[in-house]
Amino acid sequence: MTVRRTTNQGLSFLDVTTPLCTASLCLQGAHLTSWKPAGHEECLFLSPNAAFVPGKAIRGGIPVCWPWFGPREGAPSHGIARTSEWRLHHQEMDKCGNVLLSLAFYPEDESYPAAILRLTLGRTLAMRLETTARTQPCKLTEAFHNYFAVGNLTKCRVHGLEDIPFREEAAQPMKHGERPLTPLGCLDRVYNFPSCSGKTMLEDLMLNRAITVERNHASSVIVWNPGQQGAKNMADLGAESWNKFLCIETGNAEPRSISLAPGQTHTLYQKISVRHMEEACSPR
Ligand SMILES: O=P(O)(O)OC[C@H]1O[C@@H](O)[C@H](O)[C@@H](O)[C@@H]1O
Repeated sequence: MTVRRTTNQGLSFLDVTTPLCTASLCLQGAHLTSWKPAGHEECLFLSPNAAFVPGKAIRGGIPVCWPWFGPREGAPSHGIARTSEWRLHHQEMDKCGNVLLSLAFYPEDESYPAAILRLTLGRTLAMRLETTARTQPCKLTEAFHNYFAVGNLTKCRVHGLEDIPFREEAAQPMKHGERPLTPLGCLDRVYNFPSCSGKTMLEDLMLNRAITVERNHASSVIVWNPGQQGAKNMADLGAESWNKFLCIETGNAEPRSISLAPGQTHTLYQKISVRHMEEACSPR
């Protein structure tokens, strides 16, 4: 069911193999680097230039951005969780054959909140991130930073973002197809939804598949690709990879931060499913 392996550089992984899926998870960051449901190609993009070294975030898969999303002066981008070791505290197989994993991260500095991540790995992938404030109140921003593998970025459409206001973070925003969003290159958009639950669907005309992301307790969807020049400037990515992925992230980003009093818990949730295009139907 799960096999533990440690790389020469000292990172520990759990490899999952069941009739329903294969998957790999790095204990640094509780970072899923692969999920391939039976009958489908790999769903997650992993950069061929990703660094697998302790203390460095892995480029690709599903990094957990926590307890903040985005840059912060004098502190790591996207929080401390993705470069910290998590503890596997439970694993089992449910009666449907899904592997259930739960991992915990209690930062030594107790002014930070604590996190528990529960994953259900099967034909679908569900992730539940529970944050509990400890000694201090907490202003939480967070995201499941999903890197989805695509045939070609420019042959993809994203449904479920129509009419939703967004903030463009890209320095030089370019024109994309809209309604549905058809990215043509660099984009970095933070969509602010009026409600905290919903669905987004990534239609991939080249791979002939649709990936649906359902979310709950999440008011932000972040859509990111650095474009060719941006990818070239990132040592762990590279120009040739720019159109091989699209990040569609589930979270709560500014201005949708979550305020927690000590002892209070917030749960971020997403469920990812994939279908061959003929079976897919629009989320709306
Ligand atoms: O290089 P990092 O820290 O993994 O971040 C990658 C990207 O992550 C996205 O979520 C952000 O919206 C982008 O602004 C950022 O560039």
